[in-house]
Amino acid sequence: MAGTLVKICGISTPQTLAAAVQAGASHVGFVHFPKSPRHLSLADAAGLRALVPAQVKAVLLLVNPSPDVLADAVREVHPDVVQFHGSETPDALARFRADTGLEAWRALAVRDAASLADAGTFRGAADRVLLDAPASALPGGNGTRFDWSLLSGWDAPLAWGLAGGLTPANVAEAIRLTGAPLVDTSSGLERSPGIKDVDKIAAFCKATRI
Ligand SMILES: O=C(O)c1ccccc1N[C@@H]1O[C@H](COP(=O)(O)O)[C@@H](O)[C@H]1O
Repeated sequence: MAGTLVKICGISTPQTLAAAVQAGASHVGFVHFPKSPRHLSLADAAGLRALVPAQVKAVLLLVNPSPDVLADAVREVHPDVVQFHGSETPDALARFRADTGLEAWRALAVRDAASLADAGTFRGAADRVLLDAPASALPGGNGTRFDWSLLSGWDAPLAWGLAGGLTPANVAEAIRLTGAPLVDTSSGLERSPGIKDVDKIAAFCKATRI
């Protein structure tokens, strides 16, 4: 769909960052979660963040950060958006937004139709919910998708995005079926865990322009 926003997550090098920007990504994501193959220290995330041009938003992904980690991350990396990918509460997100003025996104695991009802609890607290497959080895970034047909007729209570198992081969179908205003991908663009492939980044962004 024209105007679909595209987030490329798990960027770890200047080359793959440049590829995402060149391909027209609206958002690039940096992961600060030590168990992930995409984990970056805050210093490394800050170094890459400094290379993000103004027209692209920098997203920092955290999982249930302690108050200290969250404060350090915001101070060092200066993200435009923090993507909370754990079990953070609506209250915690609302506090974060009030304290920092930054955008707060919250990942939501979609298991069944009832899961979607949780999105409403983030209205007024988060700027966007990211609908993702349920956690397996990691809380996200597992390359698995949920049943997109669950979104048929869903009346989104706030801005949202689709994540989980998106690849250059399936993203156009995902957009057609769900009408997602933003698509978010990570492991589907890798050539090995944690290493993005510049050709897959380009192919993914191209495939979103349907
Ligand atoms: O990418 C990770 O390593 C990661 C770790 C912990 C939480 C979330 C993570 N990634 C996010 O998960 C979704 C789906 O990723 P994928 O496309 O299925 O690999 C996406 O929002 C990633 O940013």
